Amino acid sequence: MDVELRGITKRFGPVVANAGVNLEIKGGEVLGLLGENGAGKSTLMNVLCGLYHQDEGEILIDGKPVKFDGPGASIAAGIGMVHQHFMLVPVFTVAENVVLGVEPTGRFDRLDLETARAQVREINDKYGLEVNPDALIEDLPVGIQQRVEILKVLFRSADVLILDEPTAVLTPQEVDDFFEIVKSLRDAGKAIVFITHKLHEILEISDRISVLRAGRITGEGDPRQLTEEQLAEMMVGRPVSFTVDKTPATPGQPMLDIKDLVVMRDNDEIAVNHLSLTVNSGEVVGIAGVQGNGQTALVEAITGLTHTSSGAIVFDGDDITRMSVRERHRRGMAHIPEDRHKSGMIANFTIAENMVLNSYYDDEYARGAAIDWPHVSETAAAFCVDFDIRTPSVFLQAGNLSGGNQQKMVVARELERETKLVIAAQPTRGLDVGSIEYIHKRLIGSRDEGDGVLIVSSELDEIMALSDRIVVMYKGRIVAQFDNTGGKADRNAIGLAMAGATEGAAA
Ligand SMILES: Nc1ncnc2c1ncn2[C@@H]1O[C@H](COP(=O)(O)OP(=O)(O)OP(=O)(O)O)[C@@H](O)[C@H]1O
Repeated sequence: MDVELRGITKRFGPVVANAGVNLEIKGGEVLGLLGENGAGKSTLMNVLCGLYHQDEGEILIDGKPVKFDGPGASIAAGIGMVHQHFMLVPVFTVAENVVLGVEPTGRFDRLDLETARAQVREINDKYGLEVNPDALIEDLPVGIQQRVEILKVLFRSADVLILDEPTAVLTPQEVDDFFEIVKSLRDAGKAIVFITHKLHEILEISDRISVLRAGRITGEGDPRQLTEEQLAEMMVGRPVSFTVDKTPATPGQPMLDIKDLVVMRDNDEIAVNHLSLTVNSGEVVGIAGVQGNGQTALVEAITGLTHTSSGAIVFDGDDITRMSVRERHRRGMAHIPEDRHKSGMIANFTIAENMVLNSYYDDEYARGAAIDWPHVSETAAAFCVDFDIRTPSVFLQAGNLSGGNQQKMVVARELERETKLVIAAQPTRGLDVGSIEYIHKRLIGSRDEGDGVLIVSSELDEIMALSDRIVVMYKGRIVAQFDNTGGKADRNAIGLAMAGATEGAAA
């Protein structure tokens, strides 16, 4: 099936998210769709999925104009979207999730489920998905849950699959497996739209690339003839540096001192297992590790979002183990959370309100018992300029910013104040290469001003580029430690430690 978008324009008030976009999507091909944060990628795909209606332009399927009055019509026409945030019911099985929304009665019929299980097996075999139809979603790793999302759209007979930043939450091994699935879908004649900010991925998987900038298609190309540098320049309109400029660290006194920390998960499993770690002022420590090895619980314990079972957390000489989130923040701890929707922002507050979410009680923003709004909005506007947050006004709801611009808003709020310690979890997830370059500079800037910086990232490249010292976390413990002065840490050895090869020889 071929789809053509012709002259698509979509406005949100004063914002022109798509300005006369022409795009061809062809069966048997992977189209890589690139664009800086706020370029209009998600909006364009939402128009194609029937979630938004375009102000101008038309959609043609196999040469015939179609009109979608909602997502149902787009699905019926064979277009399926695999969302970045999964929409699965955790306590249901794979088969139940797959039929959900399709079965007319709203209840599961035994017959429906039997058919679904059989069809899941059939789709599994055809595309190498290998998902057990009877498994409960909550028991499945993220990579498999994503396959269930793919199963859902294939079950609804999609011929066009839109994959919106599908690799953002996957481990490198899961990405390899995922690419095999994408290739088998393409080889079976499906049309794939692949959206990502990872340039090496787009070069590897796409047959054709289109670049969106400020709502317009500004470039098209053949991945076999393009480099990452060229793609980056096509996207942001200037050359982008992929390396981080930094001088060797000059570490000072301990800023964060974690002693024999134990954190339990809700299910009584141990998440952080007698872990000790020091981050000094003036240095960046990176935690490498496959996601799910206790990094999230560790960050939540440091920032006060979860309880600790035993051990101590010392921040700038004071024991903060039992202190509130707010008190830690007040003392100069910045936190860039891995899940901004859970603990970083309030979507239906304005951008200005979000910018002072944790500091509204500070003297700087208070006028007696009231908040000094003119000052808050001026400050927020300045943050938007510094971090290149694309919005016509700081009084818009933060949830209407593009995903990448929401992330920049959270990073700006955390870094644009007096800090002593920065805890950054997946700080550049969903950001374009230009924004990553800037945020890396700012994190190194915090270090050079004497902050201790702790980075947790599933991107080993990011850990290698930023850290002066790297520790590897595996099954809740630190299993290896590397000096990375001048980027000299042994990448292979880190990879092995991440896979648990050094378990038993904990550092
Ligand atoms: N519901 C909405 N209301 C108002 N403005 C919106 C809405 N959705 C998107 N926008 C605006 O449209 C523009 C394009 O946003 P879009 O989410 O399509 O960008 P994107 O290319 O997907 O970005 P990212 O890479 O950050 O996800 C942005 O300026 C955004 O703020």
